[in-house]
Amino acid sequence: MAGTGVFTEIVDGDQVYKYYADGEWKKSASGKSVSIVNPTTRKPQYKVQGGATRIAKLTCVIRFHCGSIFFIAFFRLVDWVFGTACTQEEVNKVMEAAKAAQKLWARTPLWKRAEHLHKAAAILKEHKAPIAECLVKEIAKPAKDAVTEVVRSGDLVSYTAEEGVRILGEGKLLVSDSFPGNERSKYCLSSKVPLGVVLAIPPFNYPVNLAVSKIAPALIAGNSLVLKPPTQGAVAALHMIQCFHLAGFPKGLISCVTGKGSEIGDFLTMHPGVNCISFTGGDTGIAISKKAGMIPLQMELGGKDACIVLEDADLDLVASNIVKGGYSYSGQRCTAVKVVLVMESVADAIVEKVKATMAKLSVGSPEDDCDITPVVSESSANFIEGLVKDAKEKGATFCQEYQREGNLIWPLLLDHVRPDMRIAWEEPFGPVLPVIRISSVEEGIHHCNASNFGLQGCVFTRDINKAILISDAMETGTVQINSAPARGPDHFPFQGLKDSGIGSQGITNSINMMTKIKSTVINLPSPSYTMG
Ligand SMILES: NC(=O)c1ccc[n+]([C@@H]2O[C@H](COP(=O)([O-])OP(=O)(O)OC[C@H]3O[C@@H](n4cnc5c(N)ncnc54)[C@H](O)[C@@H]3O)[C@@H](O)[C@H]2O)c1
Repeated sequence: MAGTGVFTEIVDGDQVYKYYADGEWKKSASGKSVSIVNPTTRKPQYKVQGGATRIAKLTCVIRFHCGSIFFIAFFRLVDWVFGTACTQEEVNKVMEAAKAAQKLWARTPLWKRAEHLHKAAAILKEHKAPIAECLVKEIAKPAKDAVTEVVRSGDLVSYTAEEGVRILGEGKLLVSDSFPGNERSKYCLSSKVPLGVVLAIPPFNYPVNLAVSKIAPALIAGNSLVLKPPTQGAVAALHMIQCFHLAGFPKGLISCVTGKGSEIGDFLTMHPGVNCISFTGGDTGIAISKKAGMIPLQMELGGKDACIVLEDADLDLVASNIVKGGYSYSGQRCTAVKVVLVMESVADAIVEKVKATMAKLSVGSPEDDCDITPVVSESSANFIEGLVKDAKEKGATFCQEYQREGNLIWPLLLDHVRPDMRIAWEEPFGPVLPVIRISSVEEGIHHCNASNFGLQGCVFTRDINKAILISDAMETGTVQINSAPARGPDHFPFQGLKDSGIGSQGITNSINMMTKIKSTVINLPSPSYTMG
């Protein structure tokens, strides 16, 4: 059970989950806590340590805009007098510890770093049940999927350890005489070295998996890691961090600070101690990338993944992929199918088949492992409802009746959607899927490319040549042929174009992204060509 057994030390007597710093579980001196509301019951489920106060936020904003020591000192004094903002100090301490621990960690042999990660992966998998329980209660993830997320995370950590040993164990040797005018008198040795302190910010929908996909590459590459989990999902993430703690990583190397992103986010992302930010989430990532300093950024943001269906497609395959791709975890996946662009001649058949498959989806609680569970928050449900109402007013055809109870929204397919409807472009992050009927493939590609997002897309056809041409024309980070978009397997490259992100994820790319190249040049007194 969550917060018991090996997890007892992560929660205090008042049932507030602690934050993790310097190898210990601590209570924030702010005395504040943030409630995590169970999306199903809509009642507070857990509490985590609170974030910075307004004054801390203001200090941070002033620090960014004015850079004035005077103002910082003034607001710190106000904080101290009124005893309000200590989280800022706690974050500062976390950053200092992370910096110190990283220096030693970078000198720890690669095989030993890998050993630690393998150990953490095994502990994580051993404790999948209590972590999955948190996912069910915090983000209403169906019970089986919650377990899968934890197991997949353990596998990702192990794979990253192995991949890191392989790719970081190799460097490059260059000789100078390939560039005009040079003799072979210089040898350049280059290898990959860590960046320093990596700040990881995952979203609510995969708070464990999208945290370890940042933590493991950072650590294997010799960085230290500060995690800021999403509020919904924070308790699952804290349990996951305890698994890393139990694996015996050095003190200060890994930290986890909680609090509302809107409150402590700026202070963290603009902190001078951070050398790299790996963020997954929505538009917040665009704002962060504008504010962050000159440090490497990995941004995995929203998507409006299009599913283009041609006349010759296997319609049963299309229907099952649309339902799986559009409605799994109630559509709250970055790679969910978010708009269907179907050729008019097969549109009626597809809509009928999708409706028939949707009718089999169970709707209810995550504990009962239902297919469709409540969306993460009331505000999220209200946003989805806004898109549905807009589509109704503008004449979309409702294939089912719109139903909502609290945060639970019944799966809905909207046919005859037109480009003037918000649902044609916006990411609902809920179980509502628009169908746009197209009269040519070009029209489908045009709609896909007119989106400000460019995460993934998919195309269904039996003609592989056409599929390749369409894939080349779609401005998205990945195109799936004859399958719904998906992140994974986790070693595949994963990236978004345009507002969907910068940089590329996937195990190998993440390890590389969290390193920089270091060269040493050996200058010989005379050119050296051949032996003998
Ligand atoms: N491309 C991908 O790989 C991928 C994967 C999963 C989810 N997503 C996207 O994530 C979104 C849903 O997740 P969400 O609602 O948790 O996203 P979000 O942007 O609201 O939050 C993401 C994270 O940012 C934190 N945060 C909020 N304000 C912050 C600030 N000012 N500074 C720093 N951090 C801050 C949040 O606490 C959370 O941890 C969707 O748009 C979805 O498409 C993308």
